Amino acid sequence: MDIKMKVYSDTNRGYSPPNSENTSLSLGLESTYGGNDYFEAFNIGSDQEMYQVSGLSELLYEPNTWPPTEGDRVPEGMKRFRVNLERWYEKAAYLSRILIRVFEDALEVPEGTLSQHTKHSMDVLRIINYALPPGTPAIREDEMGMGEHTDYGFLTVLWADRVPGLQILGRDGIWHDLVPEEGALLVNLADMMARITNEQWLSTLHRVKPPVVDGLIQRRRSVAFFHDGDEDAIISTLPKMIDEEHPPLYKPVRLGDHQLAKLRGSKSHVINKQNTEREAARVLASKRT
Ligand SMILES: O=C(O)CCC(=O)C(=O)O
Ligand SMILES: [Fe+2]
Repeated sequence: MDIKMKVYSDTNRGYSPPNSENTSLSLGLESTYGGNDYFEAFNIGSDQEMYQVSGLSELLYEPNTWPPTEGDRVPEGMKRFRVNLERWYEKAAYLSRILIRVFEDALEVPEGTLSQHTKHSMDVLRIINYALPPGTPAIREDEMGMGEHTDYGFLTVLWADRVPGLQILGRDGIWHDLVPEEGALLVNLADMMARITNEQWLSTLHRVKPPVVDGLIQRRRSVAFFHDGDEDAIISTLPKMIDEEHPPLYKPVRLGDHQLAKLRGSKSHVINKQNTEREAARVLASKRT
């Protein structure tokens, strides 16, 4: 915990201790049990230096902080921490850009329609540990590893331990358990894909329940790469997704504003009511516990 707290941050970089965030507030929803999420996480992300674009905000393109990786008291496994994370970041960023191209093809829109908004993308790599010690008896049914939410930008590439816990809300209104196939990554569609397609593609509503086997909490870890797009991009619905039968469901949004409103919810616990009602209504129509 010593090393972790050296890189503690209440912003979107560095270490977040257990019970410090409340993810469902980013979607305008109080948690059902009144507490915060019990995960802990460490984030790195794109900074101003990476893109050399002027005018990017310090808050959304914040420099990374790293724990010490040398010295007697540094555990052996930590020595390659930075190298490993930077390598993962690079590969996931590459994959995200391929997926954006795949999305353009699937939507039958010209190349660049989406990628024009991801030139200096606010990208974040987050390693997450669901921190209740393995073997803890599961007492409260509504305790939450990570509260109900959608991811904020274009897409998320997710690796996770093959342990239950992650749940996805289907169009049927039911929360479905999801465990990745051996060696597979999961891809979440995030808010901008719902906006761009006028909900022909929904953003993935998801949450993490305590992974419980035989009444005892199991260890679960995940690694999420968020490809969130350019701070200064204005995202609107594609004209071809709008007609008389499909009136526009969302107004254009500036990505940086959307991102900050979401982060104020999850990180600063200011409930976010900014354009969250459509997804929040889907959660409220489901059985939340
Ligand atoms: O731990 C997981 O599987 C999900 C993580 C997640 O949804 C997030 O960090 O946004
Ligand atoms: Fe998520």
